[in-house]
Amino acid sequence: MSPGVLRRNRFRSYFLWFHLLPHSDHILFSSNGHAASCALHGRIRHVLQGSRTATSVFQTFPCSLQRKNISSVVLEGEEDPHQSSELPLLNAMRCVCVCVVVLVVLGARVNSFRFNELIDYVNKHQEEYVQTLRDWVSIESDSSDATKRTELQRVMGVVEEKLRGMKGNVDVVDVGTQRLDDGSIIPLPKVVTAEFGDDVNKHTVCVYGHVDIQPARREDGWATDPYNLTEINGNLYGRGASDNKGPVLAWIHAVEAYKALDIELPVNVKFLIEGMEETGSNGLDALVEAQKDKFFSDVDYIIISDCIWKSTRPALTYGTRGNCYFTAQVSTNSLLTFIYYTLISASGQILIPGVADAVTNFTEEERKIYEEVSFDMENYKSNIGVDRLMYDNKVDLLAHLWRFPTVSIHGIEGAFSGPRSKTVIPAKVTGKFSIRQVPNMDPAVVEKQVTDHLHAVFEQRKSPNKLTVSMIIAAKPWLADPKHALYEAGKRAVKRVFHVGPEMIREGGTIPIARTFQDVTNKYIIMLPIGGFDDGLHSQNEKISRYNYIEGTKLFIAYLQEVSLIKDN
Ligand SMILES: CC(C)C[C@H](NC(=O)CN)C(=O)O
Repeated sequence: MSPGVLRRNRFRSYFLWFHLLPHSDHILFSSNGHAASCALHGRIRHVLQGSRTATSVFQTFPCSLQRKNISSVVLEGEEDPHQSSELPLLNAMRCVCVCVVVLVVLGARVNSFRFNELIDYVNKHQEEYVQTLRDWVSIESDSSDATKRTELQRVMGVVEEKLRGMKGNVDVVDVGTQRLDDGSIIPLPKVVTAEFGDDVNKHTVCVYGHVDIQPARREDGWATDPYNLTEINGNLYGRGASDNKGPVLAWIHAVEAYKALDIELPVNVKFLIEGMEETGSNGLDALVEAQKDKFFSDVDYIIISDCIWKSTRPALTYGTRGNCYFTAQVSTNSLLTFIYYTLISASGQILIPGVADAVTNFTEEERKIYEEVSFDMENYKSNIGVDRLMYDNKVDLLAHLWRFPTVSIHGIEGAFSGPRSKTVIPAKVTGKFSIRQVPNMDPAVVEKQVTDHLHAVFEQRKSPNKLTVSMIIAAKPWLADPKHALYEAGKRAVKRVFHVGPEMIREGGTIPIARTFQDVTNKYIIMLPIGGFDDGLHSQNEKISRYNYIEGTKLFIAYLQEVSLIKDN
């Protein structure tokens, strides 16, 4: 290799180095000879002997340097004998280039140099973070239970107060009312928005989350009081701990850490926190539509952390299924049982004509992607408390969780369900079931297929009773391009905090507003989960681990920095 080529390689490697090691406190360069040494934190010193080039130093050390929180890197060495005849002009040019690079790095990444301070701050405040989660979990903000509406309003007030305390530009948005089954009308919980920073030279992200919860009763099998956050073996048990109060708080704490340390936020951050997600985000579609040219006008990206990893490895989520939720009202229990039997076969095949027609073929390429996911079937079985699964291999199971529709029977309302035997005859019973939606399925079409099917099978019974079918939730599926810069930023942030790359996963559940965000605002969305695979969302003993909650906060801190580095298209 001629000295000229070698020199060019070195300069290219400097750029590589800056990219790989953007979070040191100082990066200093002296000469760039063949022998080079790195001084790490002034404590560890590694000297490369012989004919190693600067390039090989860069390639050897990036990860270990990052892990050791380097405060300085010094490259020094002897001059290459071949270079002694170089023209002074070339040397001067080299110096200028190095200075320019150093100045650019120091200037553009000044915030990132304080990453370690932010991390220390989070570590020092973790007890406070757990206590705040405890306070939030203690509020029974069940959006499905109208009798709990004041609690729901209360939790929204707590969110508002927290964001105001951080000096955000906070707004409380009225999203109207809700008509209950008995015809009465109650107010929907107000949506809280907040804005931190309005620098037009920065990207703007909008963090979406919810603080309503699924119902939970101790007698349903909880080992602890669901509304008293209880720590056992590093896990914080309580309803909403993972879905979604913990992740919402982790985002708030991430922003709060920047502000407390007086570190400029690398991007403008907006929050949109709602209280009706668990019943289909009532009122939120209209808010997004009304705000698309206002609140959302300067938003570049929307971030949702309302999902979980698939294993112990961190993940980025690039798809969720939608949900069509139905009620079927009849006057006797047996009619409802009959209807339920006509929805799905024992082997999981949907029996409603046409429903699965729009589903795309499961390709070999997809199959290979699913094979890569580190999902443990045994763990999964023990988590959900079963001995056998409907699919006995990982790929088919994941495919049926992520990319095929499924029917779920949720319950029967009105039938006698109390203890002891009674032969009471109910005036009406309402069956509740839902069909998860996957790409290409259209809820309007599904609504017709389900309604037609139910009326046709009901007709066969020649019953004098009446059947009423209603679709009460129509949430479309959402699918992102996992190669988008937003995901690349996510991969870098995960690596920085967890020292391992994320796996790319989809979610079997539904985030009703995700598709609306995409269709109405045209903004790009990422789902960045921090919940563990075994958090037990919607189930008994829901939890988030202290590790995921605290390291998740750090992930969000890192992610804001990584998003700031995304180049405009
Ligand atoms: C439409 C459903 C009620 C939404 C619900 N989503 C979540 O719980 C996400 N936190 C679901 O059952 O998937």
